[in-house]
Amino acid sequence: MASQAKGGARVALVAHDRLKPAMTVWVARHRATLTTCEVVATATTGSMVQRECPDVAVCTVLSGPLGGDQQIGALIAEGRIDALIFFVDPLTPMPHDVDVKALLRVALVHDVACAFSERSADFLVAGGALASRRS
Ligand SMILES: O=C(CO)COP(=O)(O)O
Repeated sequence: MASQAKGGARVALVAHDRLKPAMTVWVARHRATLTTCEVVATATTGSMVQRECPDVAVCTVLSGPLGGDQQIGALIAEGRIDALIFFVDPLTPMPHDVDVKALLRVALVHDVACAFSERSADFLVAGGALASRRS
């Protein structure tokens, strides 16, 4: 994360399996913004994004079920993330549901700009949440 000096926000991308295709499409639509950002993602989400959008540099943490959601949460707690784009699947039970809830909770605790769906993520971009770091 810290190694890339870019002007845009520090953005975390996470998507549950059913929504990973939507995440890659979303990233492709917003690649002009995201190429200015420091992007971190859970492992599988990040590898799909990287494959479909190689111009968007992505650092990855572990896969969500293996602790990646907690790693993103720790980055948020340390003040190292400005925005969380998390495409949450509300229709599929998750073995790591407690980690998902913990990530959402810590994002709220630290008042990070959050979007949990494609349309709400569009609003974050339109509102400038990814244009710069929080002051
Ligand atoms: O499970 C996830 C979020 O809860 C996402 O993790 P992956 O991107 O590794 O699939």
